[in-house]
Amino acid sequence: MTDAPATDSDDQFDFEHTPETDQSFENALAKARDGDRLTVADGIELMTTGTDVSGIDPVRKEKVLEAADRRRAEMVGDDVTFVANLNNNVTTACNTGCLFCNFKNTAHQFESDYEGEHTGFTKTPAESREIVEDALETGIYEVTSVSGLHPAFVLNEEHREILERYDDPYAEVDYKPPEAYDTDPGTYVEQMRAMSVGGAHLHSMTPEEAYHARRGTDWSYEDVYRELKAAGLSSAPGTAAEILVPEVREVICPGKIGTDEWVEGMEGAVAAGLDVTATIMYGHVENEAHRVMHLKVIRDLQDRTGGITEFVPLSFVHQNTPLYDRGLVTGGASDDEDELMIAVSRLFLDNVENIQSSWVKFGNAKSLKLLNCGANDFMGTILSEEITKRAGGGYGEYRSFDDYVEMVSAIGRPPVERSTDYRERRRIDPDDGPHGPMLGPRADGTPMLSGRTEGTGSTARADD
Ligand SMILES: C[S@@+](CC[C@H](N)C(=O)[O-])C[C@H]1O[C@@H](n2cnc3c(N)ncnc32)[C@H](O)[C@@H]1O
Ligand SMILES: Nc1c(NC[C@H](O)[C@H](O)[C@H](O)CO)[nH]c(=O)[nH]c1=O
Ligand SMILES: N[C@@H](Cc1ccc(O)cc1)C(=O)O
Ligand code: SF4
Repeated sequence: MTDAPATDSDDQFDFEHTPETDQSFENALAKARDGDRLTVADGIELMTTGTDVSGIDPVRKEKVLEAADRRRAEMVGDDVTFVANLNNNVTTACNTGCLFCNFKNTAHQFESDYEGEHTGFTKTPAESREIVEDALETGIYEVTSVSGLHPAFVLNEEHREILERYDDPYAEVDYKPPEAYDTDPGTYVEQMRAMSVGGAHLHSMTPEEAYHARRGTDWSYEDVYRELKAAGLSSAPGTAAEILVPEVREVICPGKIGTDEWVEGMEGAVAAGLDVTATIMYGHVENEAHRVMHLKVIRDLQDRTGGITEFVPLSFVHQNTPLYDRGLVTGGASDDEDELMIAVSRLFLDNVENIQSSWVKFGNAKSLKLLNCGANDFMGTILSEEITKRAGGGYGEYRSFDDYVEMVSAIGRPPVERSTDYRERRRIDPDDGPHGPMLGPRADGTPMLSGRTEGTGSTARADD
């Protein structure tokens, strides 16, 4: 497969699921406009702008976008929300080997006796705490943390003892003691305690990380998330979802948990009393049928739990990834595909209020356009970014409140600061600048930092 030419993905991968339906585009559009619950066939008709035509029909596409924009207005109004947050990812060490990911470094590179160079990092709990403490001074109130599955990472000391009892822990449960590494990431519980300092809302522990935090045990996801919650976790990010269809996961992330286990992890988080988000990572080998099947998994999960606060379409960043290097893809999603992904998410997910437009993945121009295609949330200030940057994306790693207010006002919509759970909101008067966060424990409206970084990929952040 590695040597296969980068041709049409359906020919190359011989997928069982293909975008073919008995539905017509016009019927699907009528249902969408009426607010009827859509079937997977309806969704495929909208996502493809009709399976009776090849390629995207521009007029039909506008009809889908317009229906989604209207639905957005009915469901959540015109407000465009965003959060003052910091990304603090703990480690890039990971042996899972997802083919779309260049965030990770294989874990042996972090071992004390490794002699080569690498560009990755691991932070101790004390280092995480210091980074969060510093960021709290800027007014942020959310810390998002997603990490590689470092072999020394365990839930707590009890977990470590269980893993150490295996005959060959590295081979059987991907565990190696911290002594083997240059830097000890501590336990997940220690990292949670470190990062939930000063009243920060800690958004961390994807289902894949929760899987790592219970590997080699018979603990339930609910119990693991309860323990993490007791240590300071407030909500869980629904990444690791990628495409929740087994035949796609087999190609792009064969080492990852399966669809059912991802769902089980999310249900465990909600059962433990945590809010969750959900994502899709699209624009690689999958087709439109897979995208809509994924939306169905998310809608069913939300029907059962009600715990999903937002849905985030993450457009695949291809440049530095194994999928691209090996010729399994020739690029990422087109503009049409990005617009339709957002719009059909809004129309299909009738039970998820917030659809996020990610400026990291799309850049300013397109992420603004997507706020008119069904999205209503505009992500966060993040202050630091490694996943997209290491994959070759160049849209920077910071948006100030002034940037946000200027961009959102430019499309005639009200800018609104929100809390992670969307329960607290503050409308911002665009004329009353300069602008800064107000909802955080140490936020008083002072601007956070200044300087646009789009296009530079730089971390330059001069103080205001
Ligand atoms: C890098 S992982 C970190 C957390 C954890 N290791 C996991 O897999 O859940 C977080 C998410 O980043 C996204 N991601 C990774 N590489 C990407 C890429 N090249 N383009 C877009 N999204 C990517 C994937 O959706 C992935 O689940
Ligand atoms: N879409 C991306 C996000 N989204 C997460 C938000 O920043 C925020 O944490 C969430 O909405 C909870 O409040 N984060 C990234 O780092 N990169 C993205 O592309
Ligand atoms: N960190 C993820 C994005 C993400 C994080 C948290 C979320 O709740 C949602 C999405 C990425 O950059 O790909
Ligand atoms: S997506 Fe997550 S699990 Fe997969 S290789 Fe990257 S860091 Fe590891």
